[in-house]
Parts: sequence; structure tokens; C-alpha cells
Amino acid sequence: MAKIAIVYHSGYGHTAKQAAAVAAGVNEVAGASAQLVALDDIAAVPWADLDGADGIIFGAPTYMGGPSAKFKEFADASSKAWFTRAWQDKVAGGFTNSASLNGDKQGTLGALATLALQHGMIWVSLGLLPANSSKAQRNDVNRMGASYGAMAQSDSDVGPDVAPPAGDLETARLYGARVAATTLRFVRGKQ
Ligand SMILES: Cc1cc2nc3c(=O)[nH]c(=O)nc-3n(C[C@H](O)[C@H](O)[C@H](O)COP(=O)(O)O)c2cc1C
Repeated sequence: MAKIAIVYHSGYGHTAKQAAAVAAGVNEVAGASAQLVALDDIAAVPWADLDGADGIIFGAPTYMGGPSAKFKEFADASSKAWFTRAWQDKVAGGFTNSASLNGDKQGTLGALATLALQHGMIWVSLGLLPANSSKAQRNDVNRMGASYGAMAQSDSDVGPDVAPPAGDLETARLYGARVAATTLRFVRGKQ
């Protein structure tokens, strides 16, 4: 069994929907299971569960071009795990959601990847072709052409009941499945 923790922050619920889609993708892979960890209270982070996971997927909304402050608080607190190399060689991935089509989401994914690399983790790319032809539609998979991880976009005037759109949630689901399948290979390789 590959245990995959999905550690995310969501201020207003949009990134939480993306996180749920990532978890659905993980759980669709036979032999993999997802544990969603919402970063509401840093004092409540289940560090032992993260240390015991085979993979960790990080998620944050893009605020001012980078991960939200609450996620950064978690990243800073993870320095204890960094000292002990507790997450060394675990599989890692990341996702972000923001209001603008671009919105500097790449800055957030870069920060999430850097966190994983500092911990000695093995980062998984998105692995999906971009929807960038003249026929591309709003609900296409990977409509923002990401490669670092999964991106989603939520219109600024609507709630998480309607955003992010279905294609972005499908992108998140496919990414969760990809990270899970990759983690399973590592777990089986160790056995
Ligand atoms: C403090 C703050 C900063 C933001 N900065 C950005 C930004 O840099 N780029 C962007 O596209 N959207 C930005 N937004 C919009 C959020 O990314 C967007 O509303 C997102 O859906 C929020 O996700 P959440 O509901 O999970 O918190 C910002 C929102 C807030 C509250």
C-alpha cells in the first residue's frame, strides 16, 4: 500500500476543491490511499502521519505570486523534518489555484518544488500535454499548460461551488493518479 498525504491550505475553499480532486485521483489507483491534511491550524498538523507517508503532495492557493502565508508557516515548521531527513526519498508533487489565468502560479509551484527538493524528495511532473490549439476549450485538461504540477483557475467573483471548472479538477485528478502510480513503483521497488 502506498500512503500519500495531501497537505494543503485553502483560504476560501477553491483550492480545497482541487485538493479533493487530487485525493480522488490517488484513491483510484489500486494499492494507494490518500490522507487529506488541511492547514487550518499549524499546531494540529499530523507530523507523524507525514513522516510515515510514502508520498506527500503539497497544495496552496497563489497569494501575491507565491504560496499563501499559512502554507509558508507549514513549510517553515517542516524544518524539523528537514533536520532529521524524515522526508528523504519520499515522492512529492504540488498544485496551486488562483484567480487569474496566469496569476504567477508558476511562482507557487516553484516554491512547492523547492520545498520538496530541500527535503530530498523526488518531484513528479504533471505529465500532460497542454490544451493550446485554436480548438482549446475552458474545460480542457491542462488548459494553462503547466508542467511543474497541477494548476487550477477560479474566477474571482464566484465561490467554490462553481470554481475551479471541471477541466481543472480533472487535471488535478489525473495528477493525483500519476503521483500515486509513481509512489507505488517506489514502494514496490523497496520490497
Ligand atoms: C491575499 C491574496 C492574494 C492573492 N494573490 C493572487 C495572485 O497573486 N494571483 C492570482 O491570480 N490570484 C491571487 N489571489 C486570488 C486567489 O488566488 C483566488 O481567489 C483563489 O481561488 C483563492 O483560493 P482559496 O479559496 O483556496 O483561498 C489572491 C487572493 C488573496 C486573498
